[in-house]
Amino acid sequence: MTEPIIDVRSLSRSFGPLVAVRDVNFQVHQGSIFGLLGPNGSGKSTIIRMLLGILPPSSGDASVLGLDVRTDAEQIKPRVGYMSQQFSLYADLSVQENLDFYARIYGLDRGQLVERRGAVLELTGLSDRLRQPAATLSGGWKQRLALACSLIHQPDVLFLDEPTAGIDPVARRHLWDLLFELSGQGVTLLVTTHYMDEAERCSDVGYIYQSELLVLGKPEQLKQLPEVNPADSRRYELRVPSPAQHLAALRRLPEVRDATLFGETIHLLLQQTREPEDVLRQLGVTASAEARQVPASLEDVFVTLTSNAPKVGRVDPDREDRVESAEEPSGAPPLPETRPTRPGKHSTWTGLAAVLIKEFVHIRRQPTTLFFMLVVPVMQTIIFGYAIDTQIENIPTVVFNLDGRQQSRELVDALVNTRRFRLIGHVQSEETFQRSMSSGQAKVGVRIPPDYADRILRGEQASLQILIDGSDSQVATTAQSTAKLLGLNLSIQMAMAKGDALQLAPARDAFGRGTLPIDVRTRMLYNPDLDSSHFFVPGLVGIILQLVTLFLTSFAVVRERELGTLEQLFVTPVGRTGLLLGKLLPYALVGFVALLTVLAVMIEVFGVDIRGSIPLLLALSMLFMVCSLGLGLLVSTLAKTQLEAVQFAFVIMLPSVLLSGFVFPRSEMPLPIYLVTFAIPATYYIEILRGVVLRGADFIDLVPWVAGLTICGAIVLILSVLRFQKRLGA
Ligand SMILES: Nc1ncnc2c1ncn2[C@@H]1O[C@H](COP(=O)(O)OP(=O)(O)OP(=O)(O)O)[C@@H](O)[C@H]1O
Repeated sequence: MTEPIIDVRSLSRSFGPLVAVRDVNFQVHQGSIFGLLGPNGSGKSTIIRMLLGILPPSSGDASVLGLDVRTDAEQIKPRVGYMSQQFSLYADLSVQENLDFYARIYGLDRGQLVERRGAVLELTGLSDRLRQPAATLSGGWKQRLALACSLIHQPDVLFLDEPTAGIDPVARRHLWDLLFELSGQGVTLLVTTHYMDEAERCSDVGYIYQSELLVLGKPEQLKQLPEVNPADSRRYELRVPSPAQHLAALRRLPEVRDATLFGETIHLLLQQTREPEDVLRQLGVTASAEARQVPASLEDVFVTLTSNAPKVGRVDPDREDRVESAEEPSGAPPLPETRPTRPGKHSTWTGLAAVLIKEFVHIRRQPTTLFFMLVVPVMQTIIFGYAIDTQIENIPTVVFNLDGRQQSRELVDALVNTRRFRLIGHVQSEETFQRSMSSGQAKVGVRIPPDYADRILRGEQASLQILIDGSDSQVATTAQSTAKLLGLNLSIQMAMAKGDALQLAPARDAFGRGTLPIDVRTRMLYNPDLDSSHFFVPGLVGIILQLVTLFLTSFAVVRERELGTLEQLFVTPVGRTGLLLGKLLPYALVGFVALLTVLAVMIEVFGVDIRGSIPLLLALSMLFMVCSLGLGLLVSTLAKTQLEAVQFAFVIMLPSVLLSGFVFPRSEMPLPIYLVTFAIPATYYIEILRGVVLRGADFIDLVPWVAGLTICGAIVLILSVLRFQKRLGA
């Protein structure tokens, strides 16, 4: 006998305390169809994933095509095909696009692609549906497409995980016809199924129950097992009216070894000393009942073994009456050393072009992605650029002027002229004055005492009361400092008018007039009008760029994980670098276009010109984008669902907005938080943006920020690439 194509030896896999597969042994030879049966959760898919090299075994060994699943997984992948349990092809891609994608992933050149595509289309009968999006295919056709994709590279071994689940009997039969055809061509198949009729068609069957392989052998041999056919019993099929009603009564009879419902009939295992007619008589259904002796079916085998499982345990492979494992079918042609279309060498870059093309098709097919990447950033820049204004002006102010003379009116004018206060009205009573403050209508209340003008005129100090609503601390501080400054200025003016006439004025100007001794002259650089949009909009560019790239990248990967297509990709020879770059580059490109658009909005809508070098800004923006894409990738390695991805992305976005210096000055933060800001990539990029855009900073000015961003980017990228394994998590 030749070497087995699949060789499983004491294979086990645990997930924490749960043992999903326990000490499983079996062999599959070339050209056979090996059926792995068992109830839900018994460990079938886990076995397949270990054999595909995408899930490391906890213990034991397994080889496929003579290659070790632990160490040679990447050599196994080009030679096997996999049809996973759920439909895991790209729904928005057409039949042809799906096929071409997998062909490219497996490294088929143009000629091989056309040839193989023709062959699998003919085999699966999909030729008429080439342009149909996969999403719109019916269940049976989807399964055919999945089969076609798994065969495009002409694999030697095909793993099919419940390929016929949820499809109608005719489609099931067609699919099985295809499997027989493949088996006839020498392809080795491992199929999991719940259907007994499918099990009957397999050349060999293994029954797995509660993670253990209970029995293994050819269907006909299994039906002869002594456990299934005790020497002192016979098996009958009883046809009785309302069989379900009699089942419990039958099982209570001492001579009945087993009774199971089979559709409209009951399968009865009866002591051979008793006749079925006796039993029927006991049930009182002799008139309309029929009984005939039948051989055990596969279902009988599995029902019996399952019910005996705690006693029987796993069938000992060394037992004398053990059923031999799958033998090599005589008719199968020998496997050629190298299949004609087998692609050449697979490198870490393999599949880059295929993934790139696919991602661009996804982006093109999903207008929401383009909307999110190109239109939303523009809207956000405009809305936030206008909305975030730190200059506090027009604070609603109410005046209770108990004096009313010219001096008091001049004082109110001076207040309004600062532009910080907006007069919303004069009140005439203390009650209305208090009410306008307590209702929140006015944030500032000015009470001018009745003797204000008298005191000024008499040269006495006049008091003025200004009430400020402290609930908004920023508004309150502005109102307070403006009011105090105004009082000081007015006092100095009055004092200087009097000081001018004195012999000894504090100081005199060039014209000999009395003035203040020190004249402080300030000049605003870079933003002379102190326009807050000049400060915020460049920072906004950074925040929006991160938002777009982080969310879309993490979603692009997590969505594939949720759909099952990532598992499908892991099974192909696509290189890790090829897969990563293929996923990231399209989003980097669209992110770059988004950056250019947002910069254009900054210049055109907000009039913020770029004073420094635009090429330098773009180059450093790309550095930041690498970092942001890396963060997206990191999120995708942490999140299993799209919801989790959103949550992780927010965890990253919030500090980027609040602690990066975008809104609040970092220098004002407490020391521990200030130190944390150095771990946020956006901190560096916002400094770079403000430097280049507002101050015209050159590379030398920016070296510390560029260094910080480079270090952050390298750490994020290394972490995410290390975490992004081409296999399933534990
Ligand atoms: N990644 C995982 N983490 C934790 N538990 C897992 C994981 N994968 C599988 N399991 C558990 O291992 C057991 C076997 O699962 P498996 O998918 O292999 O069963 P199955 O026989 O293929 O079932 P079904 O027919 O329903 O697909 C189940 O209890 C399942 O919950």
